[in-house]
Amino acid sequence: MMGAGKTTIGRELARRCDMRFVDCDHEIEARTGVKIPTIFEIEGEEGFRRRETQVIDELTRVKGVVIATGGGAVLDPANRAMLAERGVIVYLNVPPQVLWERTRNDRNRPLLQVPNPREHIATLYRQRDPLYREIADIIVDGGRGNPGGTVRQIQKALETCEK
Ligand SMILES: Nc1ncnc2c1ncn2[C@@H]1O[C@H](COP(=O)(O)OP(=O)(O)O)[C@@H](O)[C@H]1O
Ligand SMILES: O=C(O)C1=C[C@@H](OP(=O)(O)O)[C@@H](O)[C@H](O)C1
Ligand SMILES: [Mg+2]
Repeated sequence: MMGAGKTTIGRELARRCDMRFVDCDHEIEARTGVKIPTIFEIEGEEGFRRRETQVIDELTRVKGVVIATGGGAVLDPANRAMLAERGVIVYLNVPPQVLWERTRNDRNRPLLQVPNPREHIATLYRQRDPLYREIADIIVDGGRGNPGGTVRQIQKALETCEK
């Protein structure tokens, strides 16, 4: 979900595992030369999702990389299939209340620029949680403690992950 810590945790996980880190949203921004809200403004969510699928398809072919997707990547069955077939998927599960606290002052997430973002996060969480669970190899609680602790939990789970 937005605000779960994918970008923060993913970067730190890659650093500790001595792997490359790529964030899908950053990759889309680098390719277009504009920020995510501008893509939503010009091309709508549909245009953004097309770019996201293209980037996921390319990045999931690379070996030895930690990828942070955007929270909505899970909505597209093709994205889910590519991620599940090509990598080990970590679901950073964070309760809606914490997601709201982490994102409430951020203007870079167009889907949360609505009159009641708190309610919208809860709705998105209900819709998406089953999809994250459907493809997750590892589920980690990312709502408590510091990022370092969460990264250690993921590393530990990866040691016994059979995929
Ligand atoms: N324990 C934590 N784990 C991860 N992120 C945290 C934590 N505590 C606070 N944050 C903050 O939450 C915000 C959202 O993190 P981010 O990595 O951008 O999430 P995402 O990429 O999943 O949307 C950042 O400002 C980050 O510093
Ligand atoms: O959940 C979503 O639909 C989105 C999440 C964002 O990424 P983060 O999950 O890194 O915030 C970004 O891809 C876009 O604003 C849409
Ligand atoms: Mg992110």
